[in-house]
Formats: sequence, C-alpha cells, structure tokens
Amino acid sequence: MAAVLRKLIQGRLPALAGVLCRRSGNEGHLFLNSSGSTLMQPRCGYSSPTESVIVEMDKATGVALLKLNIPPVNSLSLPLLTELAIVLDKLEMDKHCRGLILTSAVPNIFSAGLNLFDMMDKPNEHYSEFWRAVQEIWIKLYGSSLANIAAINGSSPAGGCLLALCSDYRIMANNPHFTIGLNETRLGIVAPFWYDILQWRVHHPPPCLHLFVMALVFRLHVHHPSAMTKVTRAYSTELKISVSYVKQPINWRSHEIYK
Ligand SMILES: CCCCCCCCC/C=C/C(=O)SCCNC(=O)CCNC(=O)[C@H](O)C(C)(C)COP(=O)(O)OP(=O)(O)OC[C@H]1O[C@@H](n2cnc3c(N)ncnc32)[C@H](O)[C@@H]1OP(=O)(O)O
Repeated sequence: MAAVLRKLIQGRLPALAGVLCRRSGNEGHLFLNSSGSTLMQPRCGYSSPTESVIVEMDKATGVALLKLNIPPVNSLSLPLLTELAIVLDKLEMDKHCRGLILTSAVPNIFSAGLNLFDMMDKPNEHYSEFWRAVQEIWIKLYGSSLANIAAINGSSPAGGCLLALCSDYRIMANNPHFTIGLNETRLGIVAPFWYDILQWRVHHPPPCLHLFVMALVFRLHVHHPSAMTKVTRAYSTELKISVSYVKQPINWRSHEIYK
C-alpha cells in the first residue's frame, strides 16, 4: 500500500495517464485497436540482449512501453522471464522512468502463459530456477514503484493472465477471439490462493478507479483539459483510496472472499 501511495504522491499514475491522453491522433498516443495492436511513437528505445523484450522509452513522459517479443506465443520461458526481470530492474533504477505499459509485439497473443516445456522432462534444479524466476516476475511487477498498465492486445491464458493481474490496471483489446483466464487448472496446475484474491480485486474495483481511468482513456484531457483537472480534484480522496486498494499486501485470512 505504501508503494502505491508513494506512486500517487510522486505523481506517477497521472504521468502514465498523460501518455494515454496527452496528444490527439496517433502521435505519442497509446491505444488498442480492434486487432489488438498498440500504436505509440517512441522517442527512443533499447531492447534486452536477445530482443525478447523490446523497450520503447518516451523520454518526454518517462513512460516505457515494454513489448514481449517471443513468437509464436510469448510463452514465459526461463530466458524470457530472466530478461524481463533485468528490464524491470533497469527501469526501476532509471530515475527518469515513471511508469510502464506492458504489451506484446506478437500479433493476437499477449502471452500464452508459462512455457509448458519448462515444466516437463527437466532436472529438479531447472524447476527450482524456473519457479524462482516466475515468482520474481510476480514480485517485481506487483511490487514495482512504477505505475504500470497491461495493454492486453491478444489472448492471455494462465500465466499471461497472471502478468496482467500484477499490473495496476488492465486494458484489453475488444476482440471476441482474444481469451483470458486460468485454463491451467485443466492441466492440473493449482493456482495459489493469492491469484484468487488478485482476480477478486479486478472484478470488484472501487468505482472511482474506473471513473478515473475511463476518463483518461476517453481522452477527457485532450478535449476538456480543465474537466480532467476537476475530476482529479473532486475525487482526490476516493482516488487515493482506490489506488491504495490496487496493491494491498495480500493477507488471505483477512480477505473478504475467505471470511
Ligand atoms: C510463488 C510463485 C508461484 C507462482 C505461481 C503462478 C501460477 C501460475 C500458473 C500458470 C500456469 C501456466 O501458465 S501453464 C501454461 C498454460 N498455458 C496454456 O495452456 C496455453 C495454451 N495455449 C493456447 O491457448 C493457445 O496456444 C494460444 C495462446 C491461445 C494461441 O493459439 P494459436 O492457435 O494462435 O497458436 P497454437 O497453434 O495453439 O500455438 C502455437 C505454438 O505455440 C505453442 N504453445 C502454445 N502455448 C504454449 C505454452 N504455454 N508453452 C509452450 N508452447 C506453447 C504450441 O504448441 C504451438 O507450437 P507448434 O505446434 O510447435 O507450432
């Protein structure tokens, strides 16, 4: 909670909002179209060594666009998880970076979840390393001090859904062919209890959070800059409560769904 409040105080969420709303047209503006592709003009960029994670940093706003880039399905293999962790660490340490948007460079797929081949026919040491890497990504994204949004521009089953749930907010392309959810139960993989809680929070967001983000997405700021300021001021208390709700420490004993 402290981390989220810190983001709010440091103005990181509004910074991210600025990227979503600042300019009209396609220039510097991120949105998802019906095919799920993201449009944004980067100011400068760098990539992880194997380009499995492409990073486009908008220096003007301090918001980094991260595109997962492992065709055919962005499955979360040990190398991809490791590179993503390195990129997240770099951004966290970059004092110019204020927020990130996680999306995919692979058409129609956000992420197919954990790489199935990393979970079979491997020595025990591999499993330890793999699950440690999974856990690390969850901790880095959920505990990040940067404001982060998942721009889900394709199907996102299982671990792909987990990536999205770790973000502060999710926007998914409106395409009936794109699916999201926990299909891994069919494979006998039991999702941990906190996964449940994350989903519950996503399905029961405080109304104010929606109001705020929707206002941004519909570019209230572009068409009515003063209205956006009014919304932010009028709901400042609710907004703080909403934002602090996004990443509460998870304590299943005290959570509503376990009472
Ligand atoms: C404390 C911390 C604890 C943390 C604990 C956290 C718990 C998290 C639990 C998470 C568990 C998981 O993620 S388990 C993973 C579950 N994921 C899945 O079951 C994904 C299933 N895949 C799909 O639904 C589909 O593939 C989908 C992504 C929609 C794309 O469909 P398409 O028709 O476009 O493509 P396909 O033809 O199916 O797939 C293209 C190729 O990609 C391969 N492929 C697809 N998914 C793959 C995958 N996950 N891993 C590897 N390879 C995959 C296929 O075999 C094909 O390979 P070729 O035939 O060689 O071309």
